[in-house]
Amino acid sequence: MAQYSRVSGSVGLITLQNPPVNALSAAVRQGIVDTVKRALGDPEVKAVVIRGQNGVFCGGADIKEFGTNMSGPHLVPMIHAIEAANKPVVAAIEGIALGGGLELALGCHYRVAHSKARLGLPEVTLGLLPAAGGTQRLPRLIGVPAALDLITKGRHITAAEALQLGVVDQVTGHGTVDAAVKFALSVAGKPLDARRISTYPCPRTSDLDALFEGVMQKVRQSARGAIAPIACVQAVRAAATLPYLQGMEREKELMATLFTSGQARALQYSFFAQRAVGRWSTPSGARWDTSKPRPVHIAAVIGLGTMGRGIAVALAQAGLSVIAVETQEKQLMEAKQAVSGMLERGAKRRGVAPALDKVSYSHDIKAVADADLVIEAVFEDMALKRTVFRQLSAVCKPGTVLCTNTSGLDVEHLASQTRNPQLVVGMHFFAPAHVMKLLEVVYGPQSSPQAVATAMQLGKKMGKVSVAVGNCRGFVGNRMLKPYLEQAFFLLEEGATPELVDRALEEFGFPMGVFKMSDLSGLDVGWRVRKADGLAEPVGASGQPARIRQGQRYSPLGDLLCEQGRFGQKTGRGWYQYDKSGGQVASSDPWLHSFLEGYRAMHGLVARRIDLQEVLERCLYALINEGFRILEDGIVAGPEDIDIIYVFGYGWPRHRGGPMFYASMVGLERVLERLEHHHKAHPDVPHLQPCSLLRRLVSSGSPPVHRWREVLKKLNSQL
Ligand SMILES: C[C@H](O)[C@H](C)C(=O)SCCNC(=O)CCNC(=O)[C@H](O)C(C)(C)COP(=O)([O-])OP(=O)([O-])OC[C@H]1O[C@@H](n2cnc3c(N)ncnc32)[C@H](O)[C@@H]1OP(=O)([O-])[O-]
Repeated sequence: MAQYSRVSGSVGLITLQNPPVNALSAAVRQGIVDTVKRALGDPEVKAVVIRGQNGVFCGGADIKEFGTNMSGPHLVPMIHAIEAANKPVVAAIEGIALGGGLELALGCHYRVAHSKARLGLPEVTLGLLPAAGGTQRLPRLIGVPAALDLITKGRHITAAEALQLGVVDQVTGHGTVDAAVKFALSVAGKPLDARRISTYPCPRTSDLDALFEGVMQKVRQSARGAIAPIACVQAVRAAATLPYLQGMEREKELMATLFTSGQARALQYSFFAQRAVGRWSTPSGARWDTSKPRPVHIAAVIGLGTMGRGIAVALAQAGLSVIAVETQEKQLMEAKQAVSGMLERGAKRRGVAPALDKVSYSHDIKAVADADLVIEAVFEDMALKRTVFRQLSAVCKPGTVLCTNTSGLDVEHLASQTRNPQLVVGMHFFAPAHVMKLLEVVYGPQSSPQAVATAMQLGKKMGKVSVAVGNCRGFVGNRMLKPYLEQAFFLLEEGATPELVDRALEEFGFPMGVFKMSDLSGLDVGWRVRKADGLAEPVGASGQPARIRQGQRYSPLGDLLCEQGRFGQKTGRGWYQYDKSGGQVASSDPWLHSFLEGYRAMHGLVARRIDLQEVLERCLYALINEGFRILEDGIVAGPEDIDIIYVFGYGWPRHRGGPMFYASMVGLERVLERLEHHHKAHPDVPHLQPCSLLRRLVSSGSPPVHRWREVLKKLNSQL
């Protein structure tokens, strides 16, 4: 809806009403058409102001309407009518003006923004492009390079940057609507032709072709298969080369290629999935809206290695007082420097003062006695972590929430080392912890609703996308990564090369293939975990054949490389070779290829031709199958939790939605059939044996992914 009133005698005030973000639903669009007509027809009215209810201008088109039969007036003619008006129309921008919301404002003759407002055309993040004139008006207003930057990246800009770019005409610190009304009165009766952006010529840019070629090349590289960024460049090119109306036709054409695309559905699913994981719940009944978090003012970090330092920085940047503890004096000094450096660089990037005084350092664990929450981030060793939790349980005040940053060890076992196991949860950050958005909050059967709520709330305060997951080996992300890695190793045994496997995964959209990623994170990290699991024994030591461990097929390839000190980038050699230790540019290593041939010969394996499709099916379907086991075990509440973890923590291409969404797009029947095919070929690999939940979903007609939560509830209630 849109409400109409007259203020200051001669200003028609139109208020968009569709909380929480006044999205341009059919009803709002109709309201705008009606109220604009009324204002223009009201002889008393000399000027018009458009604003949004509740201090929010407009969050754009109503995403919830996409995929439905959209009705009501179209945005383009609605905005044209405003631009063509014979009375000045001023947009009063408070809170946000995004997507169609900014396009509406660009149709107005003037824009007044609050200093805290954020503006942008983020359609590309939804697999779309600004299709209400944004790709044609913005370049005409601010020039092609600036418009390309905003539209292809979809980034939000501050009011200050919007003023500097010329997107808005005035910025005010308060009373935005009053300022807009005053502005409207000041321009009433003045000629408007020079304020109709669509009539502007697109500012000339020297060597347009070179500019667009350069941008298209960069965009193709960073898009990694996403189609919307490409279409955005093509649409802006139309603005730079075609008259406005032809450019609008081009914009419409390109939007039509995107609107019903699988990628747009995946990105819009991801948008709502990110909000769904915020409405968390646990099998024990804890919930986002009923479980009250404890206030956390003072947080502490135990262990200042790479992860501990990043966590301390993220806590300080979120405004908390932080006590950083490291028992090793030398490590403590180095950590102090590193943390200060990260805080200063972060503050410089954000244009704020560094929160150096927020962090205090100590080598004595007693220093955390008054902390409200403590995060243990010591070396990934259970014995060491047990000791730390016993110490924390002894020194911390009652009610302190104790968290572990373990990436997969048993949280419940650590809880049992303390006086109050109900106050123990996992907070699994991802490296670098002050950059990566994902946080797995791990609850055990004893974790209290308050402890889970406190960790989830803190994650939100740190700007993290927090996902509540149940305690199990490897939690969600790493548990699914195991079969994915395992298949990659098996494919090498059967004839593939690291280059082929990585190419398949990078063409799928991952920023890095599994073997390049392994070289980056260090082969020794996985080796240590396999050793801890009793898997990486020297060949023959277990008395079992080299390629069988714990009764299952096992590939010792990674262990064999580690035994030769090939840990990846850090040693200049891994699955690839690098120009030096710490080098980052991977190149094929002839040694590795002859090593693989030797290995196959030694184990009587005959290399066969493996194509990219098989690599994808084996690696991704094994990962997805484990996802179904996680859903079946009730470790997460729904597929959205898994998909958000993989998009924000493991580089799963966002335009593919996530592993579970991807499975629904491929078709559960197809995934089941292919898993059965590969399991038949590899009966000694249990991870390829289709999960019974997958079978049950297929037999109940393969419901769409957004219905799995309710189907799961029903299936579990039948158990
Ligand atoms: C033609 C035209 O060219 C094209 C085609 C378009 O215009 S395409 C559309 C372009 N617009 C966008 O991309 C903006 C998308 N929104 C956001 O980026 C953020 O929401 C936000 C605005 C910065 C607020 O963030 P927040 O953190 O304060 O709250 P929230 O939890 O995110 O949001 C609060 C609630 O509002 C819902 N919501 C937000 N934006 C919405 C939208 N555009 N449509 C429908 N619902 C929306 C959201 O799902 C949540 O609902 P629920 O979960 O409570 O039920």
